[in-house]
Amino acid sequence: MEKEETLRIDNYCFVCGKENPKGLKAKFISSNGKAKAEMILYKEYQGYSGIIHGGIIAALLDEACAYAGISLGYYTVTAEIKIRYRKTLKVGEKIIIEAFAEQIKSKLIQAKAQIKDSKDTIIAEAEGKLIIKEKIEKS
Ligand SMILES: CCCCCCCCCC(=O)SCCNC(=O)CCNC(=O)[C@H](O)C(C)(C)COP(=O)(O)OP(=O)(O)OC[C@H]1O[C@@H](n2cnc3c(N)ncnc32)[C@H](O)[C@@H]1OP(=O)(O)O
Repeated sequence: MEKEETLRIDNYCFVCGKENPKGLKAKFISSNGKAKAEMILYKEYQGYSGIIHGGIIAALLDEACAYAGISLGYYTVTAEIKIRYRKTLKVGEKIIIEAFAEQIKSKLIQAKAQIKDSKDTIIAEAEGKLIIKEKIEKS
């Protein structure tokens, strides 16, 4: 039988990698199935003039779900993600990204994530299905 590839962390994640010069460098804190980050996105990440690209928003929501899963002790891959874009996100606006995850079955984690602005208005929200690839070994 083919051996499953393990997931490697090398700080080059497009969303959170500290070493990736082209990445978003989001800083998530996470514990007990919850993850949170705050950041501002600038013009480099826009689609239409002055409006952040939806793909970037999707990447942030996906990452938040993954960090919520990590806080449960697992590295996962995203099998599905459904995103609802409620308001446009303006360039230069402060946002808060939050996610909550729970283990549903042996390999399945379901997560929900939201991006809000500083007035607590929901900009976008997501529901993700994450498949557990490996347990995180405590060092
Ligand atoms: C510190 C650094 C942090 C970095 C965080 C980075 C986060 C990045 C997040 C990502 O972007 S991950 C990359 C994007 N995602 C992928 O590349 C995933 C590609 N797809 C796959 O690898 C496979 O399709 C997948 C592992 C998702 C599913 O493969 P299989 O369909 O072969 O599933 P498998 O046979 O392994 O089954 C595992 C279990 O999951 C279940 N499952 C699979 N897909 C499902 C689904 N969509 N919904 C519900 N359950 C699902 C499946 O039924 C089964 O349940 P049981 O164990 O109970 O039988």
